Amino acid sequence: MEAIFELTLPLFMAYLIDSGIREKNMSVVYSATLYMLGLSVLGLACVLICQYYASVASQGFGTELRLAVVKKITQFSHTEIDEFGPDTFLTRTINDVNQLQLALAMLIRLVIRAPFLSIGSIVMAFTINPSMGFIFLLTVPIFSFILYLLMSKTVPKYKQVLTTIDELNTVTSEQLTGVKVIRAFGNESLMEEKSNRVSERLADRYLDMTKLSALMSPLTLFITNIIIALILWVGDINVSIGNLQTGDIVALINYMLQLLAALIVVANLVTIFVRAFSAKNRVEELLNTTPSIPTHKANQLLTFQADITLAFDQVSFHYPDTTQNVLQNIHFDLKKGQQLGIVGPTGSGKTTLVELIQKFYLPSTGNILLDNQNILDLTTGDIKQSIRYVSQKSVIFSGTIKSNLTMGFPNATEEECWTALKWADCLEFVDDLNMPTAENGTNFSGGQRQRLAIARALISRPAILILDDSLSALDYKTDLTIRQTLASLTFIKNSIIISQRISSVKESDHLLVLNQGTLVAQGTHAELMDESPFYQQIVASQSKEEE
Ligand SMILES: Nc1ncnc2c1ncn2[C@@H]1O[C@H](COP(=O)(O)OP(=O)(O)OP(=O)(O)O)[C@@H](O)[C@H]1O
Repeated sequence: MEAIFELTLPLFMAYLIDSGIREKNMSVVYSATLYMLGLSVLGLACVLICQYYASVASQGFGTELRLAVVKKITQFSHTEIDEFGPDTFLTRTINDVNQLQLALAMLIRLVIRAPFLSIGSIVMAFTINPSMGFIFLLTVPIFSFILYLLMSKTVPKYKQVLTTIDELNTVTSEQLTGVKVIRAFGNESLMEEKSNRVSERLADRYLDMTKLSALMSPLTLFITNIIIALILWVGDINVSIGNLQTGDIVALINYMLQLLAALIVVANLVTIFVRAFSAKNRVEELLNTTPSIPTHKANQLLTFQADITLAFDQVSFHYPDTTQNVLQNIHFDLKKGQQLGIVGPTGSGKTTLVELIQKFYLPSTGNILLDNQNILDLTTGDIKQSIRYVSQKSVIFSGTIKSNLTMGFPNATEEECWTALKWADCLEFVDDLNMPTAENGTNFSGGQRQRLAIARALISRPAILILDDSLSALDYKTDLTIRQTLASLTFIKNSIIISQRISSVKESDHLLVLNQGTLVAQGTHAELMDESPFYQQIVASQSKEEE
């Protein structure tokens, strides 16, 4: 509608000039002016309506797409998270979805309007004067050729820009999360340099791309002026032989301006769609990736009736991006009621082992049995219901103590929250469940964060509790108190404790000693002290440190 009104205006303009101003007929001048004003107001109303619905639709689309992307990311297993990397998730969720959202808004707003105006202007020019129509027709291929030249150069450059945005995200998020460490090491200038290098690379690539697209405006202006000169020249001849009137020339210039404006819009649309196409490929790649370990709701509640709760049968594992095994032929059984301790030097594979129990990754060879069932036959939901994992880094989210505690157990009552806090020895620093928690839990100390993370794991009364070096920031007394409490909780069938401190695991019923991915010894502390020189060495080195 808007385009139709726009195309009609120059005709009224010609009528106003030729029949009104030149003939000194004021009633024509008034009526033509009124018609033009009316058409403009109607056009404006159409613009507003179209703009409004384009915004509603594109914002809605963007929101839904962003949700779909985020949902997909949360379904990924650790393999896909490692493969993509968190920074590209950020660019795809924000930058790429924004590009697609913009493209949709433009699609609704301009994709019909711009070509309609272009074709309409040419048709109107033909109706006024056929020779003029041919000048209009000539404009399109010239303009398209320039557009093609520019596009063929800028599209590959835009892909480079996107990759550099990923890099910038990596550097920025690394620096923001590690800001305190950077400051503590006086490393600011080095980090600044690193960030500047990527920012400059991004700026260069952007400039490289925009330098070419910036040619668009001056080139268009140049063509416009030449064509207007041509219209005036051919128009002058036609007016002198009586084929055209002055008002027609004004209308033709108006149509030419409309045609060029529409062609520029088409050019911008092409740029936006080319960018959106790259964004679409990246978002689609993410949405089309099938999680290697699908997340499914719980099918069954593991009852742990059998004597053996957990068994590793000759399990070896290498990470998807490498071929070297980080765990080699691991074989052990864990009986119901036993506490398992895992010790070993850093990088020996302790975390990897407990990640395999939770099906974060699948073993490369061998089998893992949980409650007598191969974990391949269990859903991620079944496993999550029975196992709670407190990772090395205690992740606390912004919100309140309560929102953190109940995030994996939404139906928990206040009483259950307080009980879990008591078990994890949190009562000395929590006196209100609505106490705010800052992003990353920065308003709590490292030890407090660890205790909150333990409380969060305990609230759902898991059958198996895994603490991955989660007592490391606690003093010996608190460490002992929490371990004693855990031992008294009857719902825990097994607890698995990874620790660098022998004192935290030596009372375990069974101990695994790992070194470079191999299970070098297993047994009780007393057995290992008798039989394992490697374990004796660890104990000896820690005793010296403690002394
Ligand atoms: N996502 C990953 N991709 C590739 N290799 C990894 C990945 N995570 C860990 N590794 C490698 O696997 C090996 C075992 O790592 P793991 O984190 O299991 O050791 P760890 O014994 O828990 O160490 P620490 O005591 O320092 O936490 C290391 O050599 C590590 O470099």
